Amino acid sequence: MILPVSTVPPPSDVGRPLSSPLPLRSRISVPFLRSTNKIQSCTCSMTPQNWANGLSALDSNINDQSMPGNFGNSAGEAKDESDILIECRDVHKSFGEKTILRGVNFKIRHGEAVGIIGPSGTGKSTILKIIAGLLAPDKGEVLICGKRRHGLVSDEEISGLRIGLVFQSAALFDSLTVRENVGFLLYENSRMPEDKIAELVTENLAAVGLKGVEGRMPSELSGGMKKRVALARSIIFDNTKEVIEPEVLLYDEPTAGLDPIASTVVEDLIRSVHLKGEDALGKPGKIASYVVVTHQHSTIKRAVDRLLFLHEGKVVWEGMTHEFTTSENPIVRQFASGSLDGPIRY
Ligand SMILES: Nc1ncnc2c1ncn2[C@@H]1O[C@H](COP(=O)(O)OP(=O)(O)OP(=O)(O)O)[C@@H](O)[C@H]1O
Repeated sequence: MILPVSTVPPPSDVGRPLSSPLPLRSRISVPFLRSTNKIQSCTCSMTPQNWANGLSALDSNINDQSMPGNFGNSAGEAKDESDILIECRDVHKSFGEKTILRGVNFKIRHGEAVGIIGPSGTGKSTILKIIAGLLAPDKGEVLICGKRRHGLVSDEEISGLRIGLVFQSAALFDSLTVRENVGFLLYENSRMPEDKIAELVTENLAAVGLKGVEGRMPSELSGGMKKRVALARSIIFDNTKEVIEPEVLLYDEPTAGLDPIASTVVEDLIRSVHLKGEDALGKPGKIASYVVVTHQHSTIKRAVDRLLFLHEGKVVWEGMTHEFTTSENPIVRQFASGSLDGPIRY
């Protein structure tokens, strides 16, 4: 079956009053933010890298570069390209007169946990939206499993990989219950019976540590719970399908606004739903890789292995998380120390 696009409603749809008494399937018709296109086999079939090894798992892929546009390998190292799930090539984006992205280049490989950091307003969320197909680049291209994305989320030519975007705000429908929010994609786009969807919702809520909240409204949840509900919504999938495509999840500031302990819970959940290819219930996970935009040090340390530093529209540094604080790159040093002196001007 061809599913259009994702579970996660865009911010403009959040809180839209849905007063009709019709069942959920017929009540809602909105765009989604998960690309779930026609199933073909994706060539990206590398074994996921060993999450348990944490920072050391990707040590061989260190880059601390001052020249933008030449990332991905250590000097002279020929690297296998078959595990690249997402590639941004020379991506440019302006809003009106304002140029935000000026040639962004990076690759996300199968099994990677990548963080995107950088000063506010530098285009981190914009690049996630471009990867998710919510925005089109003005110039350059996004390749999904080696195939160029030509259009936006409804692009049927991209296949074999689902891309989910989890919004900073959690972006739950205020007028739907937790069950309806989490099962949204399945109620709308699958042929699964409603009781099976409800079971799956309960399972996925349990996977993010939530029990007995299915009937609650979003307004009855704390900020951390909302983020966990959004996480459950992003990992649920129709397990009756013969072929389940792997998924890359894009998290936009998943821990923003949370207290340190709630942040730790979310950071560990982000890891655990991907860890060793299994979810928290021990079932095979389908999250191939994930990308996290964040400003929080704890999230950088706990939830990602490799970092991309975006500044003035380009990736100006990339390296392993543990290199971030020891990098000699002046931009990184200033950002890591929070100093007002340095190349970053506010
Ligand atoms: N749809 C839009 N229309 C006009 N301007 C936009 C749009 N989306 C983003 N911008 C502008 O583009 C710039 C980059 O926004 P973006 O949200 O990508 O930055 P960011 O790096 O994620 O910032 P922060 O760290 O503060 O969340 C900002 O100046 C923002 O106002």
